[in-house]
Amino acid sequence: MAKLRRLRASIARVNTTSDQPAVRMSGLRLERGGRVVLRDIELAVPRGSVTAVLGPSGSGKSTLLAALTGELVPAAGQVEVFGEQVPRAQKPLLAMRKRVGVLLQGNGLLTDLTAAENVALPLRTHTDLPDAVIRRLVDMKLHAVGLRAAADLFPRELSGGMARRVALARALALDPPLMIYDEPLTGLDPIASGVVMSLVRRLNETLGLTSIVVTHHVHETMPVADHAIVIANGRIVFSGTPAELDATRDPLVRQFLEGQPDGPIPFDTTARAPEAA
Ligand SMILES: Nc1ncnc2c1ncn2[C@@H]1O[C@H](COP(=O)(O)OP(=O)(O)OP(=O)(O)O)[C@@H](O)[C@H]1O
Repeated sequence: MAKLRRLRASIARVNTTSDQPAVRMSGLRLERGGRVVLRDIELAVPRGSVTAVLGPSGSGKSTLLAALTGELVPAAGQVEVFGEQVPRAQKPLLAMRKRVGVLLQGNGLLTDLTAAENVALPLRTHTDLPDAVIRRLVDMKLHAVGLRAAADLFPRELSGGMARRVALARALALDPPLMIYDEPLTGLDPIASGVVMSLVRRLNETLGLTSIVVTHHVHETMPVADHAIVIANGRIVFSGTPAELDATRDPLVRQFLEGQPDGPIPFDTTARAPEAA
Protein backbone atom coordinates (compact mmCIF):
# COMPACT_ATOMS: atom_id res chain seq x y z
CA MET A 1 0.00 0.00 0.00
CA ALA A 2 2.77 2.38 1.01
CA LYS A 3 4.54 1.44 -2.22
CA LEU A 4 1.42 2.35 -4.23
CA ARG A 5 1.16 5.70 -2.44
CA ARG A 6 4.81 6.43 -3.23
CA LEU A 7 4.23 5.50 -6.86
CA ARG A 8 1.15 7.77 -7.08
CA ALA A 9 3.09 10.64 -5.49
CA SER A 10 5.93 10.26 -7.95
CA ILE A 11 3.51 10.13 -10.92
CA ALA A 12 1.88 13.34 -9.62
CA ARG A 13 5.33 14.93 -9.36
CA VAL A 14 6.18 13.98 -12.94
CA ASN A 15 2.85 15.42 -14.17
CA THR A 16 3.42 18.73 -12.42
CA THR A 17 7.01 19.08 -13.54
CA SER A 18 6.15 18.32 -17.16
CA ASP A 19 3.92 21.44 -17.14
CA GLN A 20 6.84 23.54 -16.05
CA PRO A 21 8.74 25.42 -18.73
CA ALA A 22 12.17 24.03 -19.59
CA VAL A 23 13.68 27.40 -18.75
CA ARG A 24 12.25 30.22 -16.70
CA MET A 25 13.90 33.55 -16.09
CA SER A 26 12.25 36.04 -13.77
CA GLY A 27 13.18 39.54 -12.67
CA LEU A 28 16.61 38.90 -14.09
CA ARG A 29 19.31 41.55 -14.12
CA LEU A 30 22.69 40.69 -15.58
CA GLU A 31 25.83 42.76 -15.29
CA ARG A 32 29.24 42.57 -16.90
CA GLY A 33 32.21 44.55 -15.63
CA GLY A 34 29.91 46.48 -13.28
CA ARG A 35 27.62 47.58 -16.12
CA VAL A 36 24.00 46.43 -16.48
CA VAL A 37 23.75 44.47 -19.75
CA LEU A 38 20.19 43.12 -19.36
CA ARG A 39 17.41 44.05 -16.94
CA ASP A 40 13.81 43.03 -16.14
CA ILE A 41 14.15 39.79 -18.09
CA GLU A 42 11.01 37.60 -17.91
CA LEU A 43 11.14 34.51 -20.08
CA ALA A 44 9.47 31.10 -20.10
CA VAL A 45 10.65 28.57 -22.68
CA PRO A 46 7.98 25.84 -23.06
CA ARG A 47 9.17 22.23 -23.13
CA GLY A 48 9.39 20.83 -26.62
CA SER A 49 9.63 24.24 -28.28
CA VAL A 50 12.26 25.90 -30.45
CA THR A 51 12.80 29.42 -29.14
CA ALA A 52 14.91 31.97 -30.98
CA VAL A 53 16.74 34.64 -29.02
CA LEU A 54 17.43 37.46 -31.46
CA GLY A 55 19.19 40.75 -31.12
CA PRO A 56 21.87 42.94 -32.63
CA SER A 57 25.54 42.46 -31.90
CA GLY A 58 26.42 43.43 -28.35
CA SER A 59 22.78 43.36 -27.18
CA GLY A 60 23.50 40.69 -24.56
CA LYS A 61 22.58 37.35 -26.18
CA SER A 62 25.77 35.61 -25.01
CA THR A 63 25.33 37.20 -21.60
CA LEU A 64 21.84 35.68 -21.36
CA LEU A 65 23.28 32.26 -22.27
CA ALA A 66 26.02 32.66 -19.68
CA ALA A 67 23.33 33.08 -17.00
CA LEU A 68 21.55 29.99 -18.28
CA THR A 69 24.65 27.81 -18.11
CA GLY A 70 25.63 29.19 -14.71
CA GLU A 71 28.81 30.91 -15.94
CA LEU A 72 27.40 34.28 -14.90
CA VAL A 73 25.68 34.74 -11.55
CA PRO A 74 22.68 37.13 -11.90
CA ALA A 75 22.93 40.50 -10.17
CA ALA A 76 19.21 40.04 -9.40
CA GLY A 77 16.40 37.61 -10.21
CA GLN A 78 16.25 33.90 -10.94
CA VAL A 79 17.09 31.40 -13.66
CA GLU A 80 15.48 27.96 -13.49
CA VAL A 81 16.22 24.99 -15.72
CA PHE A 82 13.62 22.21 -15.58
CA GLY A 83 12.16 23.72 -12.43
CA GLU A 84 15.44 23.97 -10.54
CA GLN A 85 17.38 27.10 -9.91
CA VAL A 86 20.74 27.11 -11.71
CA PRO A 87 23.11 26.01 -8.95
CA ARG A 88 26.13 28.05 -7.89
CA ALA A 89 28.13 25.28 -6.23
CA GLN A 90 30.47 23.50 -8.65
CA LYS A 91 29.24 19.92 -8.23
CA PRO A 92 25.49 20.47 -8.80
CA LEU A 93 26.33 22.98 -11.54
CA LEU A 94 28.34 20.34 -13.43
CA ALA A 95 25.46 17.87 -12.99
CA MET A 96 23.03 20.42 -14.45
CA ARG A 97 25.34 21.18 -17.37
CA LYS A 98 25.26 17.52 -18.42
CA ARG A 99 21.54 18.06 -19.08
CA VAL A 100 22.22 21.04 -21.32
CA GLY A 101 23.84 20.49 -24.72
CA VAL A 102 25.60 23.56 -26.09
CA LEU A 103 26.63 24.06 -29.69
CA LEU A 104 29.24 26.76 -29.43
CA GLN A 105 30.19 29.33 -32.04
CA GLY A 106 33.27 27.97 -33.81
CA ASN A 107 32.43 24.28 -33.15
CA GLY A 108 35.31 23.62 -30.73
CA LEU A 109 36.25 20.32 -32.42
CA LEU A 110 39.64 18.90 -31.49
CA THR A 111 41.72 18.90 -34.66
CA ASP A 112 43.78 15.78 -33.89
CA LEU A 113 40.70 13.61 -33.30
CA THR A 114 38.39 12.15 -35.96
CA ALA A 115 34.73 13.12 -36.13
CA ALA A 116 33.79 9.91 -34.26
CA GLU A 117 36.44 10.48 -31.58
CA ASN A 118 35.21 14.05 -31.10
CA VAL A 119 31.64 12.83 -30.59
CA ALA A 120 32.86 10.11 -28.21
CA LEU A 121 34.71 12.61 -26.02
CA PRO A 122 31.82 13.60 -23.67
CA LEU A 123 30.84 9.92 -23.32
CA ARG A 124 34.40 8.94 -22.38
CA THR A 125 34.71 11.87 -19.98
CA HIS A 126 31.35 11.62 -18.23
CA THR A 127 30.35 7.93 -18.35
CA ASP A 128 31.86 4.51 -17.62
CA LEU A 129 30.23 2.92 -20.65
CA PRO A 130 32.16 0.12 -22.34
CA ASP A 131 33.91 0.93 -25.59
CA ALA A 132 31.51 -1.07 -27.77
CA VAL A 133 28.52 0.85 -26.36
CA ILE A 134 30.27 4.19 -26.88
CA ARG A 135 31.02 3.23 -30.49
CA ARG A 136 27.36 2.36 -31.03
CA LEU A 137 26.15 5.62 -29.46
CA VAL A 138 28.60 7.65 -31.55
CA ASP A 139 27.35 5.89 -34.66
CA MET A 140 23.75 6.80 -33.71
CA LYS A 141 24.61 10.46 -33.07
CA LEU A 142 26.49 10.78 -36.35
CA HIS A 143 23.56 9.11 -38.09
CA ALA A 144 21.19 11.64 -36.48
CA VAL A 145 23.08 14.49 -38.16
CA GLY A 146 23.45 12.59 -41.45
CA LEU A 147 27.22 12.08 -41.16
CA ARG A 148 27.78 8.40 -40.47
CA ALA A 149 30.04 8.18 -43.51
CA ALA A 150 32.29 10.95 -42.12
CA ALA A 151 33.12 9.10 -38.87
CA ASP A 152 36.81 8.64 -39.67
CA LEU A 153 37.46 12.07 -41.14
CA PHE A 154 39.46 14.72 -39.28
CA PRO A 155 37.97 18.21 -38.83
CA ARG A 156 40.29 19.63 -41.55
CA GLU A 157 38.69 17.18 -44.01
CA LEU A 158 35.15 18.43 -43.28
CA SER A 159 33.32 21.35 -44.89
CA GLY A 160 32.13 24.13 -42.57
CA GLY A 161 28.60 22.75 -42.57
CA MET A 162 29.78 19.19 -41.87
CA ALA A 163 32.02 20.35 -39.02
CA ARG A 164 29.04 22.19 -37.48
CA ARG A 165 26.97 19.00 -37.69
CA VAL A 166 29.74 16.93 -36.03
CA ALA A 167 29.84 19.53 -33.25
CA LEU A 168 26.07 19.16 -33.01
CA ALA A 169 26.38 15.36 -32.72
CA ARG A 170 28.92 15.88 -29.94
CA ALA A 171 26.60 18.32 -28.11
CA LEU A 172 23.92 15.60 -28.26
CA ALA A 173 26.23 12.82 -27.03
CA LEU A 174 24.91 12.74 -23.45
CA ASP A 175 21.25 12.98 -24.57
CA PRO A 176 20.60 16.40 -23.03
CA PRO A 177 16.91 17.33 -22.88
CA LEU A 178 17.79 21.01 -23.50
CA MET A 179 19.90 22.19 -26.45
CA ILE A 180 21.38 25.64 -26.77
CA TYR A 181 22.69 26.83 -30.11
CA ASP A 182 24.97 29.87 -29.97
CA GLU A 183 25.04 31.50 -33.42
CA PRO A 184 24.83 28.12 -35.22
CA LEU A 185 24.98 29.70 -38.68
CA THR A 186 28.11 31.83 -38.36
CA GLY A 187 30.38 31.29 -41.37
CA LEU A 188 27.98 28.96 -43.21
CA ASP A 189 26.68 29.48 -46.75
CA PRO A 190 22.89 29.59 -47.34
CA ILE A 191 22.66 25.88 -48.23
CA ALA A 192 24.62 24.69 -45.18
CA SER A 193 22.58 27.15 -43.06
CA GLY A 194 19.35 25.59 -44.31
CA VAL A 195 20.65 22.09 -43.53
CA VAL A 196 21.68 23.04 -39.99
CA MET A 197 18.41 24.85 -39.21
CA SER A 198 16.24 22.02 -40.48
CA LEU A 199 18.35 19.62 -38.40
CA VAL A 200 17.70 21.77 -35.33
CA ARG A 201 13.95 21.41 -35.90
CA ARG A 202 14.07 17.72 -36.80
CA LEU A 203 16.22 16.77 -33.80
CA ASN A 204 13.94 18.80 -31.55
CA GLU A 205 10.99 16.67 -32.73
CA THR A 206 12.59 13.24 -32.99
CA LEU A 207 14.58 13.41 -29.75
CA GLY A 208 11.89 15.29 -27.79
CA LEU A 209 14.19 18.22 -26.98
CA THR A 210 13.69 21.84 -26.06
CA SER A 211 15.90 24.15 -28.13
CA ILE A 212 17.10 27.71 -27.69
CA VAL A 213 18.75 29.28 -30.71
CA VAL A 214 20.71 32.46 -30.13
CA THR A 215 21.29 34.25 -33.38
CA HIS A 216 21.08 37.40 -35.45
CA HIS A 217 20.14 35.32 -38.52
CA VAL A 218 16.42 36.13 -38.35
CA HIS A 219 15.33 34.96 -41.80
CA GLU A 220 17.00 31.55 -41.57
CA THR A 221 15.79 30.89 -38.02
CA MET A 222 12.15 32.01 -38.12
CA PRO A 223 10.91 29.13 -40.32
CA VAL A 224 11.92 26.56 -37.65
CA ALA A 225 11.07 28.56 -34.50
CA ASP A 226 7.87 28.36 -32.44
CA HIS A 227 8.65 31.46 -30.46
CA ALA A 228 11.00 34.42 -30.77
CA ILE A 229 12.28 37.04 -28.40
CA VAL A 230 14.25 40.11 -29.41
CA ILE A 231 16.63 41.79 -27.02
CA ALA A 232 17.86 45.32 -27.58
CA ASN A 233 18.80 48.30 -25.44
CA GLY A 234 19.25 46.07 -22.40
CA ARG A 235 15.85 44.36 -22.29
CA ILE A 236 13.38 42.10 -24.08
CA VAL A 237 11.65 44.33 -26.64
CA PHE A 238 9.58 41.62 -28.33
CA SER A 239 8.21 38.20 -27.41
CA GLY A 240 5.85 36.29 -29.70
CA THR A 241 5.48 33.93 -32.64
CA PRO A 242 7.46 34.33 -35.87
CA ALA A 243 4.24 35.58 -37.57
CA GLU A 244 3.78 38.21 -34.85
CA LEU A 245 7.43 39.22 -35.25
CA ASP A 246 6.93 39.61 -38.97
CA ALA A 247 3.86 41.80 -38.39
CA THR A 248 5.20 44.00 -35.58
CA ARG A 249 5.34 47.74 -36.17
CA ASP A 250 7.57 48.41 -33.14
CA PRO A 251 10.26 50.76 -34.51
CA LEU A 252 13.01 49.19 -32.41
CA VAL A 253 12.22 45.68 -33.63
CA ARG A 254 11.74 46.86 -37.22
CA GLN A 255 15.13 48.57 -37.17
CA PHE A 256 16.76 45.30 -36.14
CA LEU A 257 14.76 43.18 -38.62
CA GLU A 258 15.49 45.53 -41.51
CA GLY A 259 19.13 46.06 -40.54
CA GLN A 260 18.91 49.85 -40.50
CA PRO A 261 21.92 51.63 -38.97
CA ASP A 262 19.84 54.58 -37.71
CA GLY A 263 16.95 54.29 -35.25
CA PRO A 264 16.21 53.59 -31.60
CA ILE A 265 19.04 51.02 -31.34
CA PRO A 266 22.42 52.81 -31.11
CA PHE A 267 24.94 51.52 -33.66
CA ASP A 268 27.58 50.82 -31.01
CA THR A 269 26.01 50.15 -27.63
CA THR A 270 29.36 49.72 -25.91
CA ALA A 271 30.65 53.10 -27.02
CA ARG A 272 27.56 54.80 -25.58
CA ALA A 273 27.75 53.08 -22.22
CA PRO A 274 28.84 55.57 -19.53
CA GLU A 275 31.63 53.26 -18.28
CA ALA A 276 33.11 53.01 -21.76
CA ALA A 277 33.27 56.79 -22.25
N1 LIG B 1 33.40 39.81 -19.77
C1 LIG B 1 32.87 41.00 -20.03
N2 LIG B 1 33.23 42.10 -19.31
C2 LIG B 1 32.68 43.30 -19.55
N3 LIG B 1 31.72 43.53 -20.50
C3 LIG B 1 31.34 42.48 -21.23
C4 LIG B 1 31.88 41.16 -21.05
N4 LIG B 1 31.28 40.32 -21.94
C5 LIG B 1 30.41 41.07 -22.64
N5 LIG B 1 30.44 42.36 -22.23
C6 LIG B 1 29.62 43.47 -22.74
O1 LIG B 1 28.26 43.08 -22.57
C7 LIG B 1 27.47 43.52 -23.67
C8 LIG B 1 26.73 42.34 -24.26
O2 LIG B 1 27.69 41.43 -24.84
P1 LIG B 1 27.25 40.02 -25.42
O3 LIG B 1 28.50 39.35 -25.84
O4 LIG B 1 26.37 39.34 -24.44
O5 LIG B 1 26.39 40.45 -26.69
P2 LIG B 1 25.88 39.56 -27.92
O6 LIG B 1 24.49 40.00 -28.20
O7 LIG B 1 26.11 38.13 -27.62
O8 LIG B 1 26.86 40.05 -29.07
P3 LIG B 1 27.36 39.26 -30.40
O9 LIG B 1 26.12 39.00 -31.22
O10 LIG B 1 28.28 40.27 -31.04
O11 LIG B 1 28.06 38.02 -29.92
C9 LIG B 1 28.44 44.20 -24.64
O12 LIG B 1 28.36 45.57 -24.44
C10 LIG B 1 29.79 43.67 -24.23
O13 LIG B 1 30.79 44.62 -24.50
